[in-house]
Amino acid sequence: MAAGSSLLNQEQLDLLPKELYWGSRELYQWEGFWYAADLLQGTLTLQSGYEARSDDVILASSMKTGSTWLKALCASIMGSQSKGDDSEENDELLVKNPHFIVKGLEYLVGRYNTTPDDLSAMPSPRLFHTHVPYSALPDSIKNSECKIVYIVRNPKDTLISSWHFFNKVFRQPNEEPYPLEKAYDDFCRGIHQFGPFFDHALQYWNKSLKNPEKILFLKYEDLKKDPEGEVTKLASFLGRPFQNKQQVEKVLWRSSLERLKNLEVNKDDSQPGLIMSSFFRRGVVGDWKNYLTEEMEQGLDVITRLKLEGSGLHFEI
Ligand SMILES: Nc1ncnc2c1ncn2[C@@H]1O[C@H](COP(=O)(O)OS(=O)(=O)O)[C@@H](OP(=O)(O)O)[C@H]1O
Repeated sequence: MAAGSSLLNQEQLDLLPKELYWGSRELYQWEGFWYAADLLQGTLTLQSGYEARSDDVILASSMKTGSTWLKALCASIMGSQSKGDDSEENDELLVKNPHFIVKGLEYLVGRYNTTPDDLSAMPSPRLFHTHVPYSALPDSIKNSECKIVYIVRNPKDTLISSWHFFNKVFRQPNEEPYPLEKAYDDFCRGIHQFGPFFDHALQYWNKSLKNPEKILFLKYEDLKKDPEGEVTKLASFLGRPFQNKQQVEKVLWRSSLERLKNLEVNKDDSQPGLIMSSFFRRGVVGDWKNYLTEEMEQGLDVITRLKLEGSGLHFEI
């Protein structure tokens, strides 16, 4: 790496292990995880330039595990609700897709030309998201008092959700979907953006066990099963406990899939490269049963068991 620079030049990039994802997208392996080149550059720039503040909140997740939902919930809890005015006109979710309210750090820096100085100029409290694995987070995030909320989802639904998502964003409507067998194979080998999925989840899981005050570890399935309980826990963790049951219900309704997917702002697919509706699909636990063969189900169950053995992390479905 060039002295004084966090960026890799093409020659250095070419020395990294490389794989094609979805048949055409280049991913590079850096310290055990797979990245698109620009997002790897963004990650490295953040490592040297991001200055965490103790009141930052960082949402973290693998892809397709409930990030949009978590963004909506936290934006709602930290936005209008905690400012004491939760009237409809103060609900940002009405006018912005959750991904535009809570932006991805590595996307801002690696893809959209935001500099660490721009991030430093943002007012507190800052709410960001990242798909970056724990090991690749900037030290300032790890060492400061800022909070991290991680969301995970069972691997089989994560795979199926990714398959639908990337068929929509990487393929033309008239194109055949990417073969599910190949997507399954990529997922099992850990070759997907920010993968391997299990290593990603385990890093945050282990850190959350060591430091539960800093990292709250949530599961998509628990949020579905007990939304009030999980969201109450989330609000307290963020230092913005609910005052009454109405607040819990309002945050849940405002962030709900049924509401968000029907808002005009989330149906607008007119901007090139931005398919707003692709973030909202069915949100059903166990949807994988409609797609995976018995062989795939068993194969992924074996990998899950082997990877998570002894960790205390488990998925019920
Ligand atoms: N508000 C809300 N409530 C519950 N579930 C929701 C919500 N918003 C999105 N979803 C479902 O989450 C899946 C998308 O995952 P992510 O949001 O992590 O995608 S991304 O990584 O940000 O692209 C995807 O799951 P599937 O429907 O199973 O594909 C979305 O439908």
